[in-house]
Amino acid sequence: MSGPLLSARGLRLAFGGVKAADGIDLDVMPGEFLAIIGPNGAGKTTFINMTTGYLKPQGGSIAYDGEPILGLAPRAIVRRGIGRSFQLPQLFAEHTVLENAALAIAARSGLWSPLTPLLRPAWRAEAMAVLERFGLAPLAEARADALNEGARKLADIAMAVALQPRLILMDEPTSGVAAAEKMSVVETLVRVLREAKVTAVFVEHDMEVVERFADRVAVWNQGRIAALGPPQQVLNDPAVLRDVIGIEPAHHA
Ligand SMILES: Nc1ncnc2c1ncn2[C@@H]1O[C@H](COP(=O)(O)OP(=O)(O)OP(=O)(O)O)[C@@H](O)[C@H]1O
Repeated sequence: MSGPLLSARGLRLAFGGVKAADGIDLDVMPGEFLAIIGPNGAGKTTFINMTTGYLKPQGGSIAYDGEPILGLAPRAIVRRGIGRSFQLPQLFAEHTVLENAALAIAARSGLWSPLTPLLRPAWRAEAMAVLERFGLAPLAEARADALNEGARKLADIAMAVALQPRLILMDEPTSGVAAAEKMSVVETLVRVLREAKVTAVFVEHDMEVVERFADRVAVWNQGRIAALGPPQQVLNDPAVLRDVIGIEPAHHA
Protein backbone atom coordinates (compact mmCIF):
# COMPACT_ATOMS: atom_id res chain seq x y z
CA MET A 1 0.00 0.00 0.00
CA SER A 2 1.05 3.62 -0.28
CA GLY A 3 3.54 4.96 2.24
CA PRO A 4 3.50 8.27 4.07
CA LEU A 5 3.05 11.42 2.03
CA LEU A 6 5.37 13.29 4.38
CA SER A 7 8.06 11.67 6.45
CA ALA A 8 10.29 13.60 8.86
CA ARG A 9 13.17 11.92 10.66
CA GLY A 10 15.43 13.25 13.41
CA LEU A 11 14.81 16.94 12.68
CA ARG A 12 16.96 19.16 14.83
CA LEU A 13 17.22 22.94 14.95
CA ALA A 14 18.42 25.12 17.81
CA PHE A 15 18.32 28.90 18.05
CA GLY A 16 21.15 29.64 20.47
CA GLY A 17 20.27 27.55 23.50
CA VAL A 18 16.65 27.03 22.46
CA LYS A 19 15.93 23.64 20.92
CA ALA A 20 13.04 24.42 18.57
CA ALA A 21 13.33 20.92 17.07
CA ASP A 22 14.99 18.24 19.15
CA GLY A 23 14.59 15.03 17.17
CA ILE A 24 11.24 15.23 15.36
CA ASP A 25 10.05 11.98 13.74
CA LEU A 26 6.67 12.18 12.04
CA ASP A 27 4.84 10.40 9.23
CA VAL A 28 1.75 11.96 7.67
CA MET A 29 -0.38 9.52 5.73
CA PRO A 30 -2.16 10.41 2.47
CA GLY A 31 -5.58 11.89 3.11
CA GLU A 32 -5.21 12.39 6.82
CA PHE A 33 -5.84 15.54 8.85
CA LEU A 34 -3.16 15.81 11.50
CA ALA A 35 -3.42 18.46 14.20
CA ILE A 36 -0.37 19.82 15.99
CA ILE A 37 -0.99 21.14 19.48
CA GLY A 38 1.36 22.35 22.19
CA PRO A 39 2.35 25.37 24.28
CA ASN A 40 3.78 28.61 22.92
CA GLY A 41 7.38 28.19 21.82
CA ALA A 42 7.13 24.38 21.54
CA GLY A 43 8.41 24.45 17.96
CA LYS A 44 5.17 23.97 16.00
CA THR A 45 5.76 26.80 13.52
CA THR A 46 9.41 25.78 13.25
CA PHE A 47 8.27 22.36 11.99
CA ILE A 48 6.10 24.01 9.32
CA ASN A 49 8.95 26.34 8.38
CA MET A 50 11.38 23.44 7.99
CA THR A 51 8.90 21.42 5.91
CA THR A 52 8.16 24.33 3.57
CA GLY A 53 11.78 25.41 3.06
CA TYR A 54 11.68 28.60 5.17
CA LEU A 55 14.13 27.18 7.72
CA LYS A 56 16.87 24.61 7.24
CA PRO A 57 17.26 22.07 10.04
CA GLN A 58 20.72 21.40 11.43
CA GLY A 59 20.07 17.67 11.27
CA GLY A 60 17.59 15.10 10.04
CA SER A 61 15.66 14.54 6.85
CA ILE A 62 12.28 15.22 5.29
CA ALA A 63 10.81 13.18 2.44
CA TYR A 64 7.70 14.12 0.52
CA ASP A 65 6.10 11.46 -1.63
CA GLY A 66 9.26 9.39 -1.16
CA GLU A 67 11.65 12.14 -2.36
CA PRO A 68 13.99 14.19 -0.15
CA ILE A 69 12.98 17.85 -0.05
CA LEU A 70 15.42 19.31 2.48
CA GLY A 71 17.42 22.15 0.99
CA LEU A 72 14.83 23.01 -1.65
CA ALA A 73 13.68 26.64 -1.77
CA PRO A 74 10.10 27.43 -0.69
CA ARG A 75 9.00 27.97 -4.31
CA ALA A 76 10.40 24.61 -5.37
CA ILE A 77 8.58 22.94 -2.49
CA VAL A 78 5.32 24.59 -3.52
CA ARG A 79 5.88 23.28 -7.04
CA ARG A 80 6.25 19.76 -5.62
CA GLY A 81 2.75 20.07 -4.17
CA ILE A 82 3.13 21.37 -0.62
CA GLY A 83 1.11 24.47 0.24
CA ARG A 84 0.96 26.49 3.43
CA SER A 85 -1.01 29.18 5.14
CA PHE A 86 0.30 31.51 7.79
CA GLN A 87 -0.78 32.50 11.28
CA LEU A 88 -1.13 36.02 9.89
CA PRO A 89 -2.70 35.75 6.44
CA GLN A 90 -0.36 36.84 3.65
CA LEU A 91 -2.78 38.66 1.38
CA PHE A 92 -2.10 41.67 -0.81
CA ALA A 93 -4.10 44.14 1.27
CA GLU A 94 -4.97 46.64 -1.46
CA HIS A 95 -6.01 43.98 -3.97
CA THR A 96 -9.43 42.37 -4.15
CA VAL A 97 -10.04 38.83 -2.96
CA LEU A 98 -10.39 37.73 -6.59
CA GLU A 99 -7.11 39.39 -7.58
CA ASN A 100 -5.37 37.71 -4.66
CA ALA A 101 -6.57 34.27 -5.77
CA ALA A 102 -5.67 35.07 -9.40
CA LEU A 103 -2.17 36.10 -8.25
CA ALA A 104 -1.72 32.66 -6.71
CA ILE A 105 -2.76 31.02 -9.98
CA ALA A 106 -0.41 33.29 -11.91
CA ALA A 107 2.38 32.33 -9.51
CA ARG A 108 1.65 28.65 -10.16
CA SER A 109 2.15 29.35 -13.85
CA GLY A 110 5.52 30.93 -13.05
CA LEU A 111 4.42 34.19 -14.65
CA TRP A 112 3.86 36.29 -11.61
CA SER A 113 3.85 40.05 -11.74
CA PRO A 114 1.54 42.44 -9.90
CA LEU A 115 -0.44 43.06 -13.09
CA THR A 116 -0.74 39.52 -14.44
CA PRO A 117 -4.15 38.73 -12.93
CA LEU A 118 -5.57 41.75 -14.73
CA LEU A 119 -4.22 40.47 -18.02
CA ARG A 120 -5.34 36.86 -18.10
CA PRO A 121 -9.10 36.29 -17.94
CA ALA A 122 -8.54 32.54 -17.59
CA TRP A 123 -6.76 33.08 -14.27
CA ARG A 124 -9.61 35.23 -13.03
CA ALA A 125 -12.13 32.55 -14.01
CA GLU A 126 -10.15 29.85 -12.25
CA ALA A 127 -9.72 32.12 -9.22
CA MET A 128 -13.48 32.67 -9.10
CA ALA A 129 -14.04 28.91 -9.16
CA VAL A 130 -11.70 28.51 -6.17
CA LEU A 131 -13.47 31.30 -4.28
CA GLU A 132 -16.83 29.65 -4.95
CA ARG A 133 -15.61 26.44 -3.32
CA PHE A 134 -14.76 28.44 -0.20
CA GLY A 135 -18.05 30.36 -0.22
CA LEU A 136 -16.06 33.54 -0.88
CA ALA A 137 -17.58 34.45 -4.26
CA PRO A 138 -19.79 37.20 -2.75
CA LEU A 139 -16.60 38.84 -1.44
CA ALA A 140 -14.65 38.53 -4.71
CA GLU A 141 -14.60 42.28 -5.35
CA ALA A 142 -13.92 43.25 -1.72
CA ARG A 143 -10.46 44.50 -0.88
CA ALA A 144 -8.51 41.99 1.20
CA ASP A 145 -8.01 44.52 3.99
CA ALA A 146 -11.79 44.94 4.32
CA LEU A 147 -12.42 41.29 5.26
CA ASN A 148 -13.16 40.05 8.74
CA GLU A 149 -10.66 37.58 10.19
CA GLY A 150 -12.64 34.45 9.27
CA ALA A 151 -12.91 35.46 5.62
CA ARG A 152 -9.27 36.58 5.60
CA LYS A 153 -8.17 33.16 6.86
CA LEU A 154 -10.28 31.39 4.24
CA ALA A 155 -8.98 33.67 1.48
CA ASP A 156 -5.39 32.92 2.53
CA ILE A 157 -6.09 29.18 2.45
CA ALA A 158 -7.91 29.59 -0.90
CA MET A 159 -4.69 31.07 -2.32
CA ALA A 160 -2.77 28.02 -1.14
CA VAL A 161 -5.42 25.69 -2.58
CA ALA A 162 -5.30 27.55 -5.91
CA LEU A 163 -1.75 26.22 -6.20
CA GLN A 164 -3.25 22.69 -6.25
CA PRO A 165 -1.27 21.17 -3.38
CA ARG A 166 -1.52 17.54 -2.30
CA LEU A 167 -0.43 18.53 1.21
CA ILE A 168 -1.19 21.75 3.03
CA LEU A 169 0.33 22.97 6.29
CA MET A 170 -1.80 25.54 8.10
CA ASP A 171 -0.49 27.57 11.01
CA GLU A 172 -3.40 28.28 13.34
CA PRO A 173 -6.19 28.53 10.77
CA THR A 174 -8.68 29.65 13.44
CA SER A 175 -6.57 32.08 15.49
CA GLY A 176 -8.17 35.49 15.67
CA VAL A 177 -11.46 34.22 14.22
CA ALA A 178 -14.50 35.23 16.29
CA ALA A 179 -15.87 32.35 18.36
CA ALA A 180 -19.26 32.55 16.62
CA GLU A 181 -17.80 31.93 13.16
CA LYS A 182 -14.91 29.64 14.07
CA MET A 183 -16.71 26.33 13.45
CA SER A 184 -18.17 27.45 10.12
CA VAL A 185 -14.71 28.57 8.96
CA VAL A 186 -13.25 25.18 9.87
CA GLU A 187 -16.17 23.28 8.35
CA THR A 188 -15.68 25.17 5.10
CA LEU A 189 -11.97 24.59 4.87
CA VAL A 190 -12.24 20.92 5.86
CA ARG A 191 -14.97 20.37 3.24
CA VAL A 192 -12.89 22.00 0.49
CA LEU A 193 -9.71 20.15 1.43
CA ARG A 194 -11.49 16.78 1.68
CA GLU A 195 -13.22 17.34 -1.71
CA ALA A 196 -9.85 18.15 -3.27
CA LYS A 197 -8.24 15.16 -1.49
CA VAL A 198 -5.65 17.42 0.12
CA THR A 199 -3.79 16.01 3.12
CA ALA A 200 -3.61 18.55 5.95
CA VAL A 201 -1.33 19.33 8.88
CA PHE A 202 -2.60 22.17 11.03
CA VAL A 203 -1.46 23.89 14.20
CA GLU A 204 -4.47 24.48 16.43
CA HIS A 205 -5.07 25.80 19.92
CA ASP A 206 -8.83 25.13 20.04
CA MET A 207 -9.32 21.60 21.40
CA GLU A 208 -12.92 21.45 20.17
CA VAL A 209 -11.68 21.99 16.62
CA VAL A 210 -9.01 19.34 17.12
CA GLU A 211 -11.47 16.85 18.55
CA ARG A 212 -13.96 17.34 15.70
CA PHE A 213 -11.68 17.55 12.69
CA ALA A 214 -8.35 15.83 13.32
CA ASP A 215 -7.74 12.16 12.48
CA ARG A 216 -4.61 12.25 14.66
CA VAL A 217 -3.05 14.71 17.05
CA ALA A 218 0.66 15.32 17.57
CA VAL A 219 1.56 17.03 20.82
CA TRP A 220 4.62 19.25 20.61
CA ASN A 221 6.60 20.11 23.73
CA GLN A 222 10.06 21.70 23.84
CA GLY A 223 10.95 20.67 20.30
CA ARG A 224 9.79 17.08 20.73
CA ILE A 225 6.65 15.11 19.99
CA ALA A 226 5.37 14.22 23.44
CA ALA A 227 2.31 12.24 22.29
CA LEU A 228 0.76 11.13 19.01
CA GLY A 229 -2.53 9.39 18.33
CA PRO A 230 -6.27 9.77 17.78
CA PRO A 231 -7.84 12.83 19.47
CA GLN A 232 -9.95 10.84 21.91
CA GLN A 233 -6.81 9.08 23.16
CA VAL A 234 -4.40 12.02 23.20
CA LEU A 235 -6.83 14.61 24.57
CA ASN A 236 -7.71 12.32 27.47
CA ASP A 237 -4.11 11.57 28.36
CA PRO A 238 -3.59 12.98 31.89
CA ALA A 239 0.00 14.04 31.14
CA VAL A 240 -1.09 15.91 27.99
CA LEU A 241 -3.94 17.59 29.84
CA ARG A 242 -1.68 18.70 32.69
CA ASP A 243 1.54 19.60 30.91
CA VAL A 244 0.35 20.79 27.53
CA ILE A 245 -3.24 21.92 27.76
CA GLY A 246 -2.75 23.17 31.32
CA ILE A 247 -5.82 21.70 33.00
CA GLU A 248 -6.05 19.17 35.78
CA PRO A 249 -7.39 15.83 34.49
CA ALA A 250 -10.08 15.77 37.18
CA HIS A 251 -11.61 18.93 35.68
CA HIS A 252 -11.95 17.39 32.24
CA ALA A 253 -15.31 15.61 32.42
N1 LIG B 1 13.97 32.54 13.40
C1 LIG B 1 14.14 32.37 14.72
N2 LIG B 1 15.17 32.93 15.38
C2 LIG B 1 15.35 32.73 16.70
N3 LIG B 1 14.53 32.01 17.47
C3 LIG B 1 13.49 31.43 16.88
C4 LIG B 1 13.21 31.58 15.47
N4 LIG B 1 12.08 30.89 15.17
C5 LIG B 1 11.66 30.33 16.33
N5 LIG B 1 12.50 30.65 17.34
C6 LIG B 1 12.36 30.18 18.73
O1 LIG B 1 12.18 28.77 18.69
C7 LIG B 1 11.20 28.37 19.64
C8 LIG B 1 10.06 27.68 18.93
O2 LIG B 1 9.31 28.66 18.19
P1 LIG B 1 8.03 28.32 17.33
O3 LIG B 1 7.55 29.60 16.73
O4 LIG B 1 8.34 27.19 16.42
O5 LIG B 1 7.02 27.83 18.44
P2 LIG B 1 5.46 27.57 18.36
O6 LIG B 1 5.22 26.25 19.01
O7 LIG B 1 5.00 27.73 16.96
O8 LIG B 1 4.87 28.72 19.27
P3 LIG B 1 3.53 29.62 19.13
O9 LIG B 1 2.38 28.74 19.56
O10 LIG B 1 3.80 30.73 20.10
O11 LIG B 1 3.42 30.09 17.71
C9 LIG B 1 10.78 29.64 20.38
O12 LIG B 1 11.54 29.73 21.56
C10 LIG B 1 11.14 30.74 19.42
O13 LIG B 1 11.42 31.94 20.10
